[in-house]
Amino acid sequence: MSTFAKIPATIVTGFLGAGKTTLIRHILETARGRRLALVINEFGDVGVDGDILRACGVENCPEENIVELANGCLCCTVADDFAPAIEALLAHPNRPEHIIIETSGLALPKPLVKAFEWPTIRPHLTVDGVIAVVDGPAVAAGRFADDLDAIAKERAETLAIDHDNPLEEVFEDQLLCADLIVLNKTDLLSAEEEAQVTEQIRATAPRAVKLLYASEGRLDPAILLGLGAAAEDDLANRPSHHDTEEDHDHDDFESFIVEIAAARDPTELIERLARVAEAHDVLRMKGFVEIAGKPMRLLVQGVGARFRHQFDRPWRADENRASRLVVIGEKGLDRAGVTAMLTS
Ligand SMILES: Nc1nc2c(ncn2[C@@H]2O[C@H](COP(=O)(O)OP(=O)(O)OP(=O)(O)O)[C@@H](O)[C@H]2O)c(=O)[nH]1
Repeated sequence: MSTFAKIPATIVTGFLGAGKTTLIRHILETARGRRLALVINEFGDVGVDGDILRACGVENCPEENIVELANGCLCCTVADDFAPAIEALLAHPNRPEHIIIETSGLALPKPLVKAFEWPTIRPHLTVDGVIAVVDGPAVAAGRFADDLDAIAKERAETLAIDHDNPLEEVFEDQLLCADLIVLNKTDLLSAEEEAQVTEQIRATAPRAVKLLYASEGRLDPAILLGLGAAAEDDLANRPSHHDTEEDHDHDDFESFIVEIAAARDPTELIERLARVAEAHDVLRMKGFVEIAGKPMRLLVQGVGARFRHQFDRPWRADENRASRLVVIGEKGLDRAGVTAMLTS
């Protein structure tokens, strides 16, 4: 079968909280007329991203076309999770015209591109493009590079870079695999910071990959979809730290779920969560919380200590109003300490 007969799939990668779900939501809301399907992979399962995207209620991406795979890492579970999910989407009477795959923020995307060589997938699907969403303020704050000069020097000497900081490794892998890079959250960057982040991206992604700037992932789907990269045929140009690792189990990071009591007030809750994130260097915290006396559930999202919240929908009558937060951090995160602060 020729590439043209294949269904294009766009892989959206990017570090925890960079804005992948926000960008995909924008595509859903603006790519009218194109039948879409979504495959979402989360690290630390509370199904927040799936819920946000389902809540869009977009006609050309009905609920049955939104598949959540909660098994940590898509690329490691191709046979068990990813391939069957894709096969099920392909078996729909109304096949999707384009599939969007959101990787977990900790995924190294190349192994997922490799999954497109899987015998039940390859004849039907092609990787239209890998889009790497970059969290502008996080890069500007130096989250992904402890020592830029040392990295540049090491890169000049050898292709394989040994990072002390696992965040750098994930960030670098995502850029090295990209066909398009979106520098997101420009609303939070000064002109100088934007220039500095651009320089760091350019230094990290040596291929001539197009870089776009965005706020809230607001880019025209006509630019994001239809890149025609056939990335699965171009794996050699996408070096990955995964290439040199026997195993790949994200053991540099950990996540857990904390159930908290209903909160009295959103502002007080968010201040408390931000204090916890700050005190324990939490990378990402998100979930739905009950606010006493309110019929709506509160969606809370933290990237580092920066939080956003909104009432997203009423609790359903048959729903357990548990307030559950997924907490993600680097290995060694003080679970007991975080839990104690969240539940006290
Ligand atoms: N200020 C600002 N906030 C943004 C922007 N894009 C996304 N956010 C917020 O950043 C947080 C994370 O955004 P998501 O779209 O959930 O990020 P993600 O990459 O899907 O996160 P994970 O799936 O957890 O890795 C949310 O609170 C968003 O509202 C932006 O351009 N500017």
